[in-house]
Amino acid sequence: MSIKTLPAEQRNTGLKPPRVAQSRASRSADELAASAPKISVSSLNFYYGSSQALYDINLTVPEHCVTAFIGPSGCGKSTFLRCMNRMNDMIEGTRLEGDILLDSHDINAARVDVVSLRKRVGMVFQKSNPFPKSILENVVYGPRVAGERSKNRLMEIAEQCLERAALWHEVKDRLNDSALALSGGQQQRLCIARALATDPEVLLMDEPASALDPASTSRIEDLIFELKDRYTIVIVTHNMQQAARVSDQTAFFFQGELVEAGRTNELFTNPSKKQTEDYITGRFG
Ligand SMILES: Nc1ncnc2c1ncn2[C@@H]1O[C@H](COP(=O)(O)OP(=O)(O)OP(=O)(O)O)[C@@H](O)[C@H]1O
Repeated sequence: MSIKTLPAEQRNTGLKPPRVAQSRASRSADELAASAPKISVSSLNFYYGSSQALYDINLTVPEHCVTAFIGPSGCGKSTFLRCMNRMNDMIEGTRLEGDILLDSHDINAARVDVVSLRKRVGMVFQKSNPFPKSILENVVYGPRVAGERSKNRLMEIAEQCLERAALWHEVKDRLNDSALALSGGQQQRLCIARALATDPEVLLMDEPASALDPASTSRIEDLIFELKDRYTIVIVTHNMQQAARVSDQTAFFFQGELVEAGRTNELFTNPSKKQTEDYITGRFG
């Protein structure tokens, strides 16, 4: 039997997985197992025209946990993330098979109002994208569009969401300044505050810190950790150390397939599939 055909736990490849610096308490195995399934995906196939991007994906996203998607470029992480609030509906020629349940309800059912779905399942993108408006107007944009007119209520929402996004103390004296005058890290936290203002249950984050310097990245990671008590978070990241630091569950994708998902600490220290081990030990990707 060659070393390649041995089960992962019996292989001694000489390569070490990255050190998993889970500095703060991630959810324990028992907590993870006891968490209610917030999103359940089964037999999901996804196509851009005739090109299939996702193959038979099955995954449960536990409530009030952070789930990280890792894998090499082009493996389908962002596509899958966008399936969770139907952002792919905006791309012409896409097609989906299978089920995505949010709290046991099919998000792709004909009766589902996509605007309401995206309020419940908010999104933060790789590149911060504040509107060319004031800081305040950025945060209260969602509630305003939804019909909230009370200035007091809008101020209350702004303060609460900026607090939760760990930005309030930096901007409270200049709420009417342009959002575009903020630093990159502050703009990203503003976009998180804006996403929180619609009172979502799930927050999807597509490489939220990849354009930021180490200090701003660290603030976003702290924030993700704090937010999980209130929200269910799914994050796409290229950075395995980041996945290890912030997530409770990690899912590894390769060429459109979900190779393996499990508790982060276990996936990084004792992956059950060779492809996962090769990826986390830096053999490819
Ligand atoms: N709008 C699109 N139209 C057609 N094909 C697309 C589109 N977006 C993504 N794809 C294809 O789907 C596959 C998965 O892409 P996706 O962006 O989901 O991967 P990813 O793992 O998020 O990559 P990265 O880490 O580089 O962001 C790739 O082959 C990509 O070329």
